[in-house]
Amino acid sequence: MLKIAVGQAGGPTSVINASLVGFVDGLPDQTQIYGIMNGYQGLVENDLELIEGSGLDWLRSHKNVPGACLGSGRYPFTPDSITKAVLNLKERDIHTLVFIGGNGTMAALQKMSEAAASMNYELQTIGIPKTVDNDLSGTDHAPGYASAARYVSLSVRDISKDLEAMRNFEQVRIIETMGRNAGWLALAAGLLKQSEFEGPHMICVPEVPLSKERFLAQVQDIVKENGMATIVVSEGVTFDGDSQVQREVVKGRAVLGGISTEMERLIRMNMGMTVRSENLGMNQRCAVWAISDQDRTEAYEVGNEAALYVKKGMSNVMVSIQRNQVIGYNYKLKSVALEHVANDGERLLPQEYISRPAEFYSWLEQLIGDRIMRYPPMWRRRAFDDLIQHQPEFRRSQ
Ligand SMILES: Nc1ncnc2c1ncn2[C@@H]1O[C@H](COP(=O)(O)OP(=O)(O)O)[C@@H](O)[C@H]1O
Ligand SMILES: O=P(O)(O)OC[C@H]1O[C@](O)(COP(=O)(O)O)[C@@H](O)[C@@H]1O
Repeated sequence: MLKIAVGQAGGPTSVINASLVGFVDGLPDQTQIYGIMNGYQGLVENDLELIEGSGLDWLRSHKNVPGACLGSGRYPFTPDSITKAVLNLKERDIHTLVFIGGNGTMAALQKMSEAAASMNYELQTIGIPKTVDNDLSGTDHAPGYASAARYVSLSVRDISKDLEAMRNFEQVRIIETMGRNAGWLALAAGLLKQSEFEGPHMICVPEVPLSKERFLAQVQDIVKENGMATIVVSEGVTFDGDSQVQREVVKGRAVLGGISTEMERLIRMNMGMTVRSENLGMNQRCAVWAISDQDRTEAYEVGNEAALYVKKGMSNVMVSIQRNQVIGYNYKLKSVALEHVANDGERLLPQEYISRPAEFYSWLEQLIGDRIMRYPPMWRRRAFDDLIQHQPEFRRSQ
């Protein structure tokens, strides 16, 4: 009988459970499914649960629920603990290991594969992609990103609208997004912007170096032009090559956060404007109301595809989403070698998206899901006329 162990690792996304359900749905009926509790920690501590009968109903009921229903988390996965993890699988005679995760998870899976080979233990390893940061190599995008991007773009649009109303009281708002070392999420903040006048007026991503002088000068210009500035900053941004601003280090991992507060302080000290910073926070990766239906569909599909790989006996691979370059949105699922994904490391924003954001937004809008109603522009005769002239669909959406 086929026995498999499946786990979830790293920060959750709002659709990671859909991938788990897609995977389980694709397995042959008689498969014994062991759920690994709390990511790689469960594998090391032999905390695996046989999920069968009503347990399967329980698991399937999480298809539309955020978080990671098996437990996820972060855990120092050292060479000794990797050996222990292989031995635990051996004890249960489990020869198939599947993890849903991002680049750290895939690196760990690759190490499991190498350790098993060196111990002469036959182990099939398959990765299912997930990350809100979209920094996973080997795939056009990873499930979880589009929903987080939807949340970011909707939230920033609303905060900008609020600032439009309050600009005789405060002038600058700084909004911090997740993303670690990559700017994919921060750049998504501009997706729904319809005119130059609207926010976000400036988006700072880690891929582009930033000096304090340049930052202050740009803020000054934006406020002069618009009477307000909505600034979006990715948590990984630094000034002048400083180290990243972090809250703390937990289990050897830096928890980033606070660059927006530093920017707020800088503006207050140097410009005498009213400024406030806000962090978009955990809702970016778990707000169920912001899930992109396209994202959830793809999350389920990549899980289902992984089950197909199990049946085909494929190993050391991750499911990848490959976009076809045709009009409209078209993609197929393919396998990529885990080794390549692990070796390629973090996937940062490509230069062409940084210099031509419009290209990035046409890439992103295919993923963002259900139609988003456009807002009317602020009362500015010229801005309204421009909008009607350049975006006739605005009139149709009313
Ligand atoms: N280089 C690595 N070597 C071994 N294990 C790793 C490595 N990177 C990550 N892991 C394991 O994978 C887990 C998930 O990785 P993490 O970076 O937190 O999330 P993600 O998979 O989303 O990138 C970690 O908590 C750790 O247990
Ligand atoms: O504040 P924390 O604990 O670092 O969690 C937020 C981070 O987790 C993430 O969701 C990614 O986590 P992983 O790298 O573990 O997948 C990032 O978007 C964000 O940087």
